[in-house]
Amino acid sequence: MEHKELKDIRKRIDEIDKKILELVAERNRLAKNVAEIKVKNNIPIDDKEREKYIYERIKNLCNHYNIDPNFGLKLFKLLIEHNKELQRKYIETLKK
Ligand SMILES: C=C(O[C@@H]1C=C(C(=O)O)C=C[C@H]1O)C(=O)O
Repeated sequence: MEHKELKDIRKRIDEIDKKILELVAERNRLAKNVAEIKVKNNIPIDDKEREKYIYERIKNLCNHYNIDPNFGLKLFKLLIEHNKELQRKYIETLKK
């Protein structure tokens, strides 16, 4: 039996999921730009100070939006580690 209300909520969730991935894709695309600057200027991929700033900011934003900070930190650790992997892979392509 179709649940109209549930169907409508799921439609909204689907729309949000798409927007999240659009933003993740944009964040990932910027990894290439960052990698190019780092290669040109001999800057390491890993920037722990920058990551520390991001994690602190995410904790504050999670509190503002009533999101479990532990979840937020896990999410951004995934994003950051993936971003660095994208940078490493991109830099490898430059060496070929
Ligand atoms: C994108 C950068 O490179 C790395 C990835 C980061 C990220 O995904 O936000 C942050 C710091 C760096 O470890 C950067 O230096 O800004």
